[in-house]
Amino acid sequence: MNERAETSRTAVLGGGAWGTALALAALRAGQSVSLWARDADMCAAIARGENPHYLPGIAFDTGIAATTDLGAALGGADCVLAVTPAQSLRAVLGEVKPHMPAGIPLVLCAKGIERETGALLSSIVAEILPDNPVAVLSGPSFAADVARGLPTAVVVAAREDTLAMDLATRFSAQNLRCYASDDVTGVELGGALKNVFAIAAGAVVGAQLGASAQAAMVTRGFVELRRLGAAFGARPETLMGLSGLGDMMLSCSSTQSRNFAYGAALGRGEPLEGRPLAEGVPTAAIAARLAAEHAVDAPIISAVAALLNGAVTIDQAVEALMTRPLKHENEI
Ligand SMILES: NC(=O)c1ccc[n+]([C@@H]2O[C@H](COP(=O)([O-])OP(=O)(O)OC[C@H]3O[C@@H](n4cnc5c(N)ncnc54)[C@H](O)[C@@H]3O)[C@@H](O)[C@H]2O)c1
Ligand SMILES: O=P(O)(O)OC[C@H](O)CO
Repeated sequence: MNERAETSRTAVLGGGAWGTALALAALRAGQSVSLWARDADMCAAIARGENPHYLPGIAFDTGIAATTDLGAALGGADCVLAVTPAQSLRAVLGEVKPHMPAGIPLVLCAKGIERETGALLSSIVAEILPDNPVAVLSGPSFAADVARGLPTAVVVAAREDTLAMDLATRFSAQNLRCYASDDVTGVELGGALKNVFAIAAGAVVGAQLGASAQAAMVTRGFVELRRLGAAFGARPETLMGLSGLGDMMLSCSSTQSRNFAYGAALGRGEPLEGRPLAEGVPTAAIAARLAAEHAVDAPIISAVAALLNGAVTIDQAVEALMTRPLKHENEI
């Protein structure tokens, strides 16, 4: 437990895998925790120490005040974590707005870019909740690992460095080490785009293209992250950190990643309906469009978008990637 957190109350929006895991992390860091979810049965399960749908087989501490009443969940909170999927953020913040006092920080924990508009999630918060400071929490962290209390490190970014450090202090506990950053754009882009490359890595593995292809693809994907990051003003060193390289290492190499698993199913030619959330699917399409609009060369992102919308087969995507004009490796 950290000293600063003792009297604080955190509200978590979202009762899925990551919302539940972060609620537990906040509890372990000594905070009082409320959680809002839409499903009453899920709230009851979380309150008694389980989330069988999203975190099967994991029993955890009771003490999370889970409720379907948004006003009750937000009442008295001095920090709010937004942990619903990226594509639902705008709708959720619309519901949150009447209950959200000015000045309370909203910490984005979803990883994605809004499909319809191309908006980064922090700009959606600025639009809907202009009186609330925004922060972003991201990095290599599977919900099941965090819920089990296994150690990892993440980064919390806010434009005001003191807020970033306050939040990093607030959520750090024995097995969750939070670093602070003032590069909000870099941290959110790293988290959003790693999901697209995880789908690509999964597809490479699913199609049995070999470990060499997987490593080459992830490395060149990282170049695309740096290029798009530069176009958006992200700092390169942020992308070398936990929310860029760190999360790519995790998500592009583990079947535990839902995005990797989605890509692997795609690579094996399996049906894709009804799979768990894979944020990289909507994000690939909009990231390909944003890259084109910013004249950023992003052939892997474009290949993932084309694969997902059925415009190309894996064989065609690989051939297109392998026959591009040769160039110097360090060209950005
Ligand atoms: N699971 C992880 O390991 C992990 C880790 C880091 C970040 N994330 C990110 O966190 C976000 C959420 O992921 P998750 O793993 O919790 O997903 P999940 O599928 O486990 O749960 C999503 C939850 O959001 C709810 N939800 C969906 N739309 C909603 C809406 N409009 N209003 C209210 N609730 C809504 C669902 O009912 C569900 O309870 C994603 O952006 C994901 O990339 C997940
Ligand atoms: O299961 P994924 O692919 O959504 O990844 C979960 C986390 O983002 C890993 O850091």
